Amino acid sequence: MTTNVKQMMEAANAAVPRITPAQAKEMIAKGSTLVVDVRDAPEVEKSGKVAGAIHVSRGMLEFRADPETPYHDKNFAKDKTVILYCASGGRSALGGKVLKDMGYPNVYNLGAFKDWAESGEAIDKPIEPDM
Ligand SMILES: O=S(=O)([O-])[S-]
Repeated sequence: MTTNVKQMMEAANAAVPRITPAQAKEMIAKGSTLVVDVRDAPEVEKSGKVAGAIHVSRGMLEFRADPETPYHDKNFAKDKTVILYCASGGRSALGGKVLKDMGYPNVYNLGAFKDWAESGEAIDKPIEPDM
């Protein structure tokens, strides 16, 4: 069975709740939250990222999230609330669905970085060039 982007986005959006910057801020304040910027490095370097977020490009997400791979990032833990965002909410939806499929129970899509920035929320800037 094949699929396409529209179907993948529908499945992702059904599995990963969309949250507003205000809701994300509330979750972050509660603690035990991991915020992940899944954009590519040049995008992050240009705009900065959500304060305290880690940057994991969409292409590396599965590898960083899985403790069985040599690329695992210790920030990823299944007991944390994970909030992803990107430029418009597409990659963060698809990435969030993958995390859910990998057994992360609490995953949310913050959507577009621009919405966070325009809400006047805290930003880390500049960004170290990484993956
Ligand atoms: O993946 S995207 O929504 O940032 S184009």
